[in-house]
Amino acid sequence: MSVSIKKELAHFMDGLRKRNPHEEEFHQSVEEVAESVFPWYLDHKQYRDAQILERVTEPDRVIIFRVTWEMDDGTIRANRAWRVQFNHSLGPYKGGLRFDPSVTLSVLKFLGFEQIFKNSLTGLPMGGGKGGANFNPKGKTDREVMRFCQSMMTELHRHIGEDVDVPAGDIGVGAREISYLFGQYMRLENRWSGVMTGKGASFGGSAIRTEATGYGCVYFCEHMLNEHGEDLEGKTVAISGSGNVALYAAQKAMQKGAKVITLSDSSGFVHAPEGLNPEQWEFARVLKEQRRGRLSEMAEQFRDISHHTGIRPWQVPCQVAMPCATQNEIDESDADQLIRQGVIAVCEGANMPATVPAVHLLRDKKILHAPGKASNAGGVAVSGLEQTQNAMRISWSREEVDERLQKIMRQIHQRCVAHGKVNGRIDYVVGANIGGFQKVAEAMLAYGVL
Ligand SMILES: NC(=O)C1=CN([C@@H]2O[C@H](COP(=O)(O)OP(=O)(O)OC[C@H]3O[C@@H](n4cnc5c(N)ncnc54)[C@H](O)[C@@H]3O)[C@@H](O)[C@H]2O)C=CC1
Ligand SMILES: O=C(O)CCC(=O)C(=O)O
Repeated sequence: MSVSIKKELAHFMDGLRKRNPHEEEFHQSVEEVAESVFPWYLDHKQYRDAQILERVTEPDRVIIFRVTWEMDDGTIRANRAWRVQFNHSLGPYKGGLRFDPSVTLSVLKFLGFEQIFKNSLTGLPMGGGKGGANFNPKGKTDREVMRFCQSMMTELHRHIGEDVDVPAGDIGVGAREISYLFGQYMRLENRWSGVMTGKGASFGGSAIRTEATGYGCVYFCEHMLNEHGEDLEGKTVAISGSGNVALYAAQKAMQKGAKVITLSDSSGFVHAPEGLNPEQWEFARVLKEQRRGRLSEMAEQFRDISHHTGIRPWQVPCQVAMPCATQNEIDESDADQLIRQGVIAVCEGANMPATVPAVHLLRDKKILHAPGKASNAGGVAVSGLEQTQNAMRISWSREEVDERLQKIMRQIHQRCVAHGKVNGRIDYVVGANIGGFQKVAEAMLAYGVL
């Protein structure tokens, strides 16, 4: 990047930081996109004259509201909730809801911003949004979670709709929460509509939505490896997380013949040096999806699995790393350790799991690096297919949805390759950012000054 482009980029980022103080995660996500697209953006006078980058980094609107609810013992609690409707140039706002004590406006703005370009990459008509609350579902009873969800939807329902904004799940929001939220929407609006995705199969949910993000991540990883003369079969894969994305990434990687050697949760990681077997994977699934327990139980149950408290899995040598837990879970020293231990590919299941210095190090050392907005787009893609099925009042089979998911992941990979050629190699971060940004910019330009 030339000195003058670097100066303009620094000027743009300074302005963004001043307009959005104390929003570090949001700054980080914008910086990653801006440093990829800036040279291209400055080359396209029509976008620059229309101030597309300045406009796309400002959400259309942010809704902030209080959620008051009652615990089983009668204690009254109040949480804060948000819906960030970031950009609907390509379709209704679309993106998950996150329930976690760490949720802030900054976190939801970074997620909503990423979602714009991810959704664009899927090729489906979806804009970008995200929402959530600083509510911790861990340790709450089903009834407490139900009352929280009902109270949250009592406000949220005014702002969403199948052609307006279609929420789904994310961290802390799975099948149980979606069902409570969707039920309350129906009660308030007195009509059934595909206003949320990730619904149960018996009430409008799509086949494969549960598995889609993890499966899609593995499909993308396979394309990326194949493009570089490698294959997933026989590779050692370290996965972080043990939630929705991690579990199904692990399952698909195992089906493809890879050796999945780690899973993690917020208390530490489990190490299976010989690779998880299907019985151990099923134990992890029931433990996390149904019993909501701790991964350390796996080490108590299986002799060939060890548990390591309070540390991330990146110290274990692996050929492929799949961060599938949360943002900034790979910092520069983790990336350095992964590289020194022979990693050839990092494929992101989580959103923005690598810090900016870690991303730069992976790029400088020419490690294949699939950014989440490309490699984890399978989840929202199947959500888009759920919307289509709901609108058509039909439901496709598992095979049909999986086939469409595979096709979408192949096309996203092709788009990254087409836009990511830098100095004789494919930079997937650049490819995903330009590939996603271009369509949004074209639409915004076409709409005139809005
Ligand atoms: N669910 C979906 O369809 C999609 C999710 N994502 C992203 O994937 C990531 C995981 O989401 P889900 O699997 O849906 O959530 P989940 O709630 O099912 O699982 C989250 C996992 O991350 C772990 N985790 C959370 N915070 C952590 C921390 N601070 N340190 C270590 N581990 C931590 C949890 O223990 C759990 O295993 C998030 O970044 C999310 O934004 C991305 C695309 C779609
Ligand atoms: O399925 C969806 O609408 C949202 C998925 C999501 O939150 C994400 O892609 O990060």
